[in-house]
Amino acid sequence: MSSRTEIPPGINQTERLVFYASGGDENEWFPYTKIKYYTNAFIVQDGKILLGYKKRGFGMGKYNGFGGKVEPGETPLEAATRELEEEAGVKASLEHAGSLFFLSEGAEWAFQIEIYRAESYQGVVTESDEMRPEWFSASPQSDFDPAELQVPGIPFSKMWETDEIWLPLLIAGKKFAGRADFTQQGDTFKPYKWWYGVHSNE
Ligand SMILES: COc1nc(N)nc2c1ncn2[C@H]1C[C@H](O)[C@@H](COP(=O)(O)OP(=O)(O)OP(=O)(O)O)O1
Repeated sequence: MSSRTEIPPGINQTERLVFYASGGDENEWFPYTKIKYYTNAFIVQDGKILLGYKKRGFGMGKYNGFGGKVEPGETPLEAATRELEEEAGVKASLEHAGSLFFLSEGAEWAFQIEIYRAESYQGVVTESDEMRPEWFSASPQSDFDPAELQVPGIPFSKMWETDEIWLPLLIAGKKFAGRADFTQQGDTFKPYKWWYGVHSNE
């Protein structure tokens, strides 16, 4: 049995990671044989964060950053920049914010997702076929004054459950890495086991 603080398989350890959070089942991580590469990008500006409501496909009905598959010949940064423009209509100079590894029980493929952030953008935020962009308060809920920002708090109940752990790190500009394994019943995913670390120079 692996310890709660031990870095799980699948996490790239090129930079030193310090344990941040873990939880779920005591049993082993799920096995996988192949990895698919994805991206996810967030705009954090003036105390607000831009999320998209997914209108179709994987994760439909949830709020998330803007992203998708890394296409052949693209770097993750190129893919993230392209997906942000396709899905939210804006260009941004993205910075790497973290790496996440997700797996569902019984799935052959694991998802490696490179996460990006930017504090400014060019263009007009525009709804696409895939995503409906909306601004939310990026302040911790305890400091949150909706009247001041005139936007709601982050809709964690309508997001992937483990986003609540790492999104505050992204907002704070702290680089992170993590893994979360899920069980799946039909279209419903439940976190089975998770681990998150922050880069030691943060
Ligand atoms: C816990 O699992 C996940 N959490 C979060 N926050 N985001 C996740 C999780 N698993 C997948 N994602 C992200 C990664 C991508 O940004 C999207 C999925 O990409 P999609 O299937 O929409 O990829 P596209 O290339 O856009 O697909 P199309 O072929 O439909 O254009 O979800």
